[in-house]
Amino acid sequence: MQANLRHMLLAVRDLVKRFPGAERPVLDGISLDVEGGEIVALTGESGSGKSTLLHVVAGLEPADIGHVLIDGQDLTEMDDRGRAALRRSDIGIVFQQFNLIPSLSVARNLAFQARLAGRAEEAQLDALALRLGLTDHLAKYPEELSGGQQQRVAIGRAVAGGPRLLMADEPTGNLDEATGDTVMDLLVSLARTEGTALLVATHSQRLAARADRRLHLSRGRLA
Ligand SMILES: Nc1ncnc2c1ncn2[C@@H]1O[C@H](COP(=O)(O)OP(=O)(O)OP(=O)(O)O)[C@@H](O)[C@H]1O
Repeated sequence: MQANLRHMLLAVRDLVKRFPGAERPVLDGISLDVEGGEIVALTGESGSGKSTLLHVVAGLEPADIGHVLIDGQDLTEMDDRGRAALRRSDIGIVFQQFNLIPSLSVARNLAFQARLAGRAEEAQLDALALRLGLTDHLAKYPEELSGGQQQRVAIGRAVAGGPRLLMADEPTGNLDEATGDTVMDLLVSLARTEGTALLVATHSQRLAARADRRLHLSRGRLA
């Protein structure tokens, strides 16, 4: 890899991904860079490959060709263990469907993720809960929360480990506009104050307008 890629928090180079039986690759030579603290929106029609790109960047899905470097470490050259360790320490992901653990309270959902990343100090989790506006909900279970509150817990889980790269896949897709705005406010504020790079896949022009930069995915390519 070239030396000038090393300072990028996320550097994606020439990614190609084809699902078995598909006529053409869903990702067909994707390259992109995201710096720390930068907010990038990823738009594109339904089925254009936004989720696939996020999954490959997170190491949840293998690429056929290409490289994904997180803070200079090439995920595509690691084994499963290495990828999982990098994901725990450096990457946070927020999904449309919140993906909370239903049998755990809000406090335990947050602590679970922080513990995985080796960062489960109570004072830190209290500060995070305050920031998320969840202080009064810590003893509740996910099913007792509204959609917006659940998504705030999901964001808390994603950032509890102190990731360098935060990715969100349609984070406001299940929320009304006003609630979606507060969720995006939270993501933006976390990225700005923590210097976290934020990559958000969305259909929402409103949400995309909040980013520093937009990338549009179409026919496997970025524009
Ligand atoms: N595991 C899989 N196996 C086979 N094909 C898949 C798989 N996952 C996604 N695809 C296909 O890849 C294409 C891109 O899907 P993807 O979910 O990445 O798109 P998207 O842009 O995130 O869509 P949406 O906006 O609707 O969420 C689609 O044609 C989809 O059917």
